[in-house]
This record gives sequence, C-alpha cells and structure tokens, in this order.
Amino acid sequence: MPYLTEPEFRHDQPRRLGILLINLGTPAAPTAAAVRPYLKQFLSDPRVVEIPRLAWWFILNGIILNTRPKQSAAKYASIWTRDGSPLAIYTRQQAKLLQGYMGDAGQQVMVEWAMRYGQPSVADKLMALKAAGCDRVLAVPLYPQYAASSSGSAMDALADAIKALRNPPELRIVKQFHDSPAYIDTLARRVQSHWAQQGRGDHLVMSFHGIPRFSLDKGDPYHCQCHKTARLLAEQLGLNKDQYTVAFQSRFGRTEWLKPYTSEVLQQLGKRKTGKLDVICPGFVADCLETLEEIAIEGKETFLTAGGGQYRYIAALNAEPDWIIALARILAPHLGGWLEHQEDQQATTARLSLARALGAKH
Ligand SMILES: C=CC1=C(C)c2cc3[nH]c(cc4nc(cc5[nH]c(cc1n2)c(C)c5CCC(=O)O)C(CCC(=O)O)=C4C)c(C)c3C=C
Ligand SMILES: [Fe+2]
Ligand SMILES: [Fe+2]
Repeated sequence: MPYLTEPEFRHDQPRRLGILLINLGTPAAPTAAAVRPYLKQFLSDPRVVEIPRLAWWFILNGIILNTRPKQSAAKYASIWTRDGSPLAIYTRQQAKLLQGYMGDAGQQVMVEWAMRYGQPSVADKLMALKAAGCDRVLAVPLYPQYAASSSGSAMDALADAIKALRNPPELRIVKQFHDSPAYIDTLARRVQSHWAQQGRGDHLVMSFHGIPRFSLDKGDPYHCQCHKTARLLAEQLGLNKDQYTVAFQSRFGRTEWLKPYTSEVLQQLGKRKTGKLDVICPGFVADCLETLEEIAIEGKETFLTAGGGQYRYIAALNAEPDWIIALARILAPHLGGWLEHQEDQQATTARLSLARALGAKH
C-alpha cells in the first residue's frame, strides 16, 4: 500500500492528545442518489454482511442497490432536519461539547468526530489529529455494546488509517461501555425525568439494534452486553422482570436475527391493551433513522394499531450536558499513563485540570 503524504510532527508544536468519536455514518442528503453510495459502502463491508463475496456482490448490485436507496431515502426524508441528518448533528455536537468540557485542558486535548461510512472519514480525521500535533489518540466508537458489525468495523477503519501512515500516533480504542456506571446512571436519569414529566408508564421496552442470530452463535458478545445494559438499567429503575421487555429492531435480510423482534413485541403489547408504554433505545447514544423513524414513528403506529394506549419514545442521550460529563468519565480510565508525557509547567497545569475535568462528578 502506498504511504499517504502525511503531515509530520513538528518540534515547535506542542504534543497533544486526540479524542476521536466515531459513529456509523449517514447519507449526505435524504435522496436515493445520496443514499445509494452510502448503502453501497456500508453493505460492502464484510463485517456487516457475512456471506460469500461473489454471491453478495450480485445480490447487492443486482437487487438491493436498485430498490433500497429509494425506500430508505423516503424514511430519511421523514426525520431530516434543516441542519441535516440527526445522527451527524448529534455526533458533531457531542464532540464540540466534550471539547468545551475540557476547559483549560482543551489546549492539550483535541476532540474530533468521524463516521465509519461516508464523511467525515476516520482516515481524514486521524490525519487531522496528527497534523494538529496529537501523538496519542483515544478512539471511541459510539456504540455502548460491542458488535463486530459496528464497533469491530470501526476498529477496522482505524487499523486501515494507521496502515496508511508511516509515523502514526499511538492509538487506544474504547471497545465498549455497556456496563459503565456513568452510562447506566445517565440512562436511568433520562427515564426518571421522563416519568417525572409524564407519569410512570405501565411497561418499558428497551429496544436494541439487532444483528444476525449466527453472530451470537459464533461468539459475538453483543447479545449478552445488551442484556447486561438492560438488567443494570432495570435494577437502577427498580423494575422487576414483568415491567420491562428487551427487544431487537432493524432486521435486515431473510436470515434469523436476535429475538424477540421489537415490532412483534410492540404488537403483542398493543393487543394486550397496555396503557402507557415507554420505549427507550439504550444501544444508541444519538437519535438517528433507527430510533426516530423505526421506533418513534413506525413503532408507535404498530402499537396503536394493535390496540395500545399511549406510546412514549424516550429520546437518546444526544447532546445533553449530563451525557457529555458521563462520556468524559467513561474515557478517563483509558487515559492512564498518557497524560504523564507532558513535561513543561504549562502542560502540568493542563494535566491537572484535565484530570479534574475527567474525574468530575455531576
Ligand atoms: C447500534 C449499533 C449498530 C449495529 C450493531 C448495526 C448492525 C447492522 N446494521 C445493518 C444494516 C443497516 N443499518 C442501518 C442504519 C443504522 N445502523 C446503526 C447502528 C448499528 N447497526 C445506526 C446508528 C443506523 C442509522 C444511520 C442513520 O443515518 O441514521 C441501515 C441504513 C438504513 C436503511 O437502509 O435501513 C442499514 C442497511 C446490518 C446488516 C447490521 C449487522 C449485520
Ligand atoms: Fe444498522
Ligand atoms: Fe431500520
């Protein structure tokens, strides 16, 4: 592989620490023309679709890319905002707020964001961090639960970006935070404040993005991690097993995916005449197509049509300040030893304020 022309670390430049938030990616516009290349890149990733390459090439290019872009674009259009795709907006805001939260230490730390598919790419942002003098980078795939198809694929993108550099920064990756107390606390506070405003619901559905069932059989920890997040959240909320249901959404293709399927659970709860139903998606830290369209819009219709009472989707953590503080607490343990690099006086002050910021309690 040819080496890219890369900016070199300069002696007159302060050494900084980079934090790179990575999310999945989203099309540039809610049109079939923009959705097509996005889906092509996404669905060509062997981490995402694990069937023999040649057969898949024909299915993808012959069928899927001729039908799905138009259908998906219509769904994207229903959630698109004046500022663009919600997933990109929230991810950008999260990076900006985390940078702001660093305060004085911000001069030593640079927070950036990237997308696994589409723009801005992981390779471009890793290069930007290097150009800014970051000789250490902590990468954070923004998926609480590790799945090979999401976090594993973000790791691939980082590895590819490193592969193209002659002198890359040191790299650490936050693999998962599904059971981090900071994460669980923030989710629990979100449900409690929803209850405080709208009254306690009769049942809580925790809906996670699905993956093919065979991934679980092959050892993917995702399913177990989703159940652990759900159990910890339920414990924190004081819910017993009859008061909540874990379900999996966004099934793709004809193979079996993790069960129970969210749509079937919502239908059953509707048929059972559930009064107030709360729905949360603890596998997404930012609202996106899968939460806003599939859960908040389609899910509501499924539940109400089946006979349910009130349907209340609880928004993702998005760019709320308490989530940004929780994120800093999640990252802090991964920086061990790294802040010691800086030797001059100014850097020491920065290190102290960074440590204080990262260790802050809310
Ligand atoms: C939460 C983590 C995610 C996992 C695990 C995941 C696995 C996975 N996804 C697909 C197929 C699609 N997913 C799509 C959208 C989408 N997926 C995630 C997250 C995970 N996916 C997010 C955050 C989003 C939303 C993106 C946005 O722009 O808002 C889509 C695209 C939309 C569509 O056409 O339906 C597809 C396709 C597979 C096959 C898979 C695991 C094998
Ligand atoms: Fe997905
Ligand atoms: Fe979906």
